[in-house]
Amino acid sequence: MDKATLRRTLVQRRVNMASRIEKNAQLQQVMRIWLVDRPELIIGAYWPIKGEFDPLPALHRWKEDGELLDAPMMRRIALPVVDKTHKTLRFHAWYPGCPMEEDAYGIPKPKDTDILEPDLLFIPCVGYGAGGYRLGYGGGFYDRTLAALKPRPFTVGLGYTEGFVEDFEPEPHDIPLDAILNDNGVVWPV
Ligand SMILES: Nc1nc2c(c(=O)[nH]1)N(C=O)[C@@H](CNc1ccc(C(=O)N[C@@H](CCC(=O)O)C(=O)O)cc1)CN2
Ligand SMILES: Nc1ncnc2c1ncn2[C@@H]1O[C@H](COP(=O)(O)OP(=O)(O)OP(=O)(O)O)[C@@H](O)[C@H]1O
Repeated sequence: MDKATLRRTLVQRRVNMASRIEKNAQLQQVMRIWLVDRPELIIGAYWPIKGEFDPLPALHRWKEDGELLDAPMMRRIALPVVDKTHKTLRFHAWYPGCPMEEDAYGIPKPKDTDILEPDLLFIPCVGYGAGGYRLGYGGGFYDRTLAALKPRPFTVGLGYTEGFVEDFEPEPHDIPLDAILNDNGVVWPV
């Protein structure tokens, strides 16, 4: 199957997936547990499209939990904004109810909020395979952004069980993710 066909098949499978409510509840739980001992303070995520898992409820709770710690931490959430010239992503602060406007591909972006440098990124996966490799929509935005970011943030792919591709073959520019979580738990590193 070529890459374009694989993308279409995986998105269609995700949109039509059964038991979405249960899978969302499971993956939210997996995220919350995974985040408990993470030291990072600024997490970049995404506004879900095309049946992607919504990471924002779990992240908002992570942010609130930070204020309740013995040594309270100021945690922040950021969303990607497309830089059309460089075809990279920049991250802008987001909070629930934050004013939004339309970005490229019709995806909402935070309106006029601070630019942040996330130290951890949750990255949506159309598909993923062994070794932490990820398939996106084909824009190469994350690959290009990560290739330019120094220091590189810790990268965590999010997907459903349905997104696993048995025989996924990475390309030379693909940078493997540091971890992948799905509705079954931590699936990378194994
Ligand atoms: N929720 C979410 N936000 C994100 C991403 C993502 O993967 N998911 N991105 C990750 O990079 C960036 C945006 N990249 C995207 C690239 C292509 C398409 C897309 O829908 N492409 C069409 C075909 C291209 C077109 O319309 O010109 C498609 O796949 O049908 C969407 C987002 C930043 N924000
Ligand atoms: N580091 C990079 N520098 C320049 N171009 C890159 C880089 N990484 C990827 N690209 C280009 O981006 C295009 C899309 O890459 P790829 O098919 O891996 O996208 P994707 O990871 O599925 O999409 P996305 O990251 O947007 O979700 C490729 O044609 C590739 O040449």
